[in-house]
Amino acid sequence: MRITDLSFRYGRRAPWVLTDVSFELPPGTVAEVTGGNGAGKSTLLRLLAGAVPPGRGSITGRPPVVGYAPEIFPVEQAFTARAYLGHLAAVRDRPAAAMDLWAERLGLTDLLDTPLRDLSKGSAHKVGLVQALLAPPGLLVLDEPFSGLDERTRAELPLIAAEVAAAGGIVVVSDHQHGLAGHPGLLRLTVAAGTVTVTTFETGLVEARTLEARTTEPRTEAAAAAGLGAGRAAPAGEPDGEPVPHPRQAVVEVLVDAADAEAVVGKLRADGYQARLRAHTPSEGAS
Ligand SMILES: Nc1ncnc2c1ncn2[C@@H]1O[C@H](COP(=O)(O)OP(=O)(O)OP(=O)(O)O)[C@@H](O)[C@H]1O
Repeated sequence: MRITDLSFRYGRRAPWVLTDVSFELPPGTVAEVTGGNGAGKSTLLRLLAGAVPPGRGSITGRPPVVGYAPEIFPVEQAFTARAYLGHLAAVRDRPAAAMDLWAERLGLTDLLDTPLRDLSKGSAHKVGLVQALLAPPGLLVLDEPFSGLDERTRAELPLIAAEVAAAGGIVVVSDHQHGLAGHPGLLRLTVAAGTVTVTTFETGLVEARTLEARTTEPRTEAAAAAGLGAGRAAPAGEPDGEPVPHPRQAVVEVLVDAADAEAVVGKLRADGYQARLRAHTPSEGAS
């Protein structure tokens, strides 16, 4: 996807928010958009998602399926979450099961029958995320998705971003909290004074070396398809205890803060993965 000489303002007499911005987002990119309040992050995201047309310049190569979750989900609608998401699933030619799977993954299942206007801010935000993910997106644009989310759901977002990217999609997330900071190869788009500066991070805290077991479908489906579901017998270990993966399994190495290690292992196990803590030397982190 290519952004060329893009300029935008909200009215003919309004000040320019972006001026002559050019950059590329190759397939598989995960990008975080940062910048001060009012810098133009949400505006850039609306433009990338196609929610507003460019004033000048062009955006080409946008993938056909775009999932976009604006910063504020409009709750003033006379539907339950289930009716709203079910309708969108039908419009996008997706089965209702897609809604159920994403609702489960984002911790929304128990609230699906709640009217939208009665949802808390964080839960309404989750409805916005589920609708963006209903159809596997070639471009996923999330405006401040970490804001107001509970810890469990926050932990899912970097995984979802990595899965969309591993399937060849582009992920663009505005985020004051650097929630995707660990993603290897992360692009940072810094918006300031009408320009966008692009920085690439070659490695991050989380090194996902093998992601072929992932798809853009929720983990439960992906894990089942890859034979990684809960209850699958662990392969026999070698004498030193190193697990031997089944041919349809893959090993994903995840490097995390030491303080989070046990919690991450516990979470992976709770999700049905075989996970273990292993000794780590600092030099490994640079690989
Ligand atoms: N719908 C709109 N109509 C007119 N001006 C707007 C509109 N939306 C945003 N703006 C203006 O465009 C500029 C950029 O706003 P934008 O919301 O993109 O910034 P932001 O970086 O996302 O800010 P924040 O971090 O506070 O969410 C601001 O000056 C804002 O007042």
